[in-house]
This record gives sequence, structure tokens and C-alpha cells, in this order.
Amino acid sequence: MLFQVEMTVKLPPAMPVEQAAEIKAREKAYAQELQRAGKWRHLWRVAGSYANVSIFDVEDNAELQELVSNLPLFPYMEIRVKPLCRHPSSIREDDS
Ligand SMILES: O=C(O)C[C@H]1C=CC(=O)O1
Repeated sequence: MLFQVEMTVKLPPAMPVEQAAEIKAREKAYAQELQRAGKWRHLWRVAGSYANVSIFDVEDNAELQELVSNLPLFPYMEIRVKPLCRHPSSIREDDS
């Protein structure tokens, strides 16, 4: 199942720089692990903001919840999820 996931990061301004850097490093490692596993298909920065638009390819809602809630930045993000399905006019073979 494909989902569009929009994540907006809102770190507390008072968070020490070192703590923020450590969380971001763990987030990057986990995000890249999920991309290599084919679970996190697309990751795009929203220009001009600390936000991304992503496409996840997971078994079901429960797997999406598990993966997203394990993100190190999860406590500091606003997340919006939209379920996707194939568009009848799409010419791509791999977007089911
Ligand atoms: O930077 C972000 O958009 C937040 C998050 C998503 C992947 C990652 O490495 O950090």
C-alpha cells in the first residue's frame, strides 16, 4: 500500500544544538535504512521549509504507524498521511 506522508519538523527552540544534531543523525540513518529496504520510496524536501513529502510503500496502516512512530524526530513532527492508489492514466509500470 502506498501512502503520501507529509512531515513538518518542529524542534523546540530551546533544544541544545548537540541534542538536535544527535537526533537528526539517528533520523538520517533510519530514513536511509527504510529507503534501502524499499519501504520509503520517495523523500523530497519541501522547498523553503523544514518539511518533507514522502511516499511510503508498506503492507498496511499498522506497518506505516510502526515505521513512522519509530522515527527519532517523531515527537517533534506534525505528520499528515494520505492513502494513494494507482491513477488510471498513469503510464508508469512500477507505481502500483
Ligand atoms: O529532514 C526531514 O525532512 C525530517 C526527516 C526525514 C528524513 C530525515 O532524514 O529527516
